[in-house]
Amino acid sequence: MATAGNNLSEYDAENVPNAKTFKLGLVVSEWNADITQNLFQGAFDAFMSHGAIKENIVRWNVPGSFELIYGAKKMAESFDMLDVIIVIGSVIEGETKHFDFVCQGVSNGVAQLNVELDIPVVFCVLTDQNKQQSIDRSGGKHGNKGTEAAIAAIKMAQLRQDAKFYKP
Ligand SMILES: Nc1c(NC[C@H](O)[C@H](O)[C@H](O)CO)[nH]c(=O)[nH]c1=O
Ligand SMILES: CC(=O)[C@@H](O)COP(=O)(O)O
Repeated sequence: MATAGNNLSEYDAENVPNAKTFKLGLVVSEWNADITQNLFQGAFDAFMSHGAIKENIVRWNVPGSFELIYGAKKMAESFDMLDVIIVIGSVIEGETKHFDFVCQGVSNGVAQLNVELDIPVVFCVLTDQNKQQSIDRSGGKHGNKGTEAAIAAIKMAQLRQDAKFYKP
């Protein structure tokens, strides 16, 4: 089902673990910074509303969405104790096929990080046909994908922690 008709900021708060023990990483693209900052704020606010501690949240910026892959890889290598990383980007279609390659590249790269790394990497990259679609999904009429990503991140951090019960 498309985002339209659903609100990215709506979720069952009772079904979200407490994030107070989690170390949370965010890698944020500087391309379309107005959009990515709104996505970051949505994620940050969601983390805080579910008990996260500000000192346990680390943010790195990268030039563009394609650099999210390397940024997340290096963040995971640089902090032993991170429980999850969210990559945040906004890719907006232009005149050429570059959009296709950036979107596919980032998607494939982040998927590969989820295979290679011991921590989950949550995909919060808008891939829009125009700026209005981006505005609508970063705090506009369709909610904020950053909020959605933060809830996913908390749940995946909890899943990772639970999995250690079975195999430390
Ligand atoms: N056009 C957009 C880009 N393009 C830049 C690439 O992400 C990358 O930084 C460059 O190819 C150098 O490696 N990035 C976005 O995040 N959003 C865009 O709309
Ligand atoms: C996603 C992009 O790289 C794109 O915005 C670049 O625009 P263009 O295809 O017109 O060069």
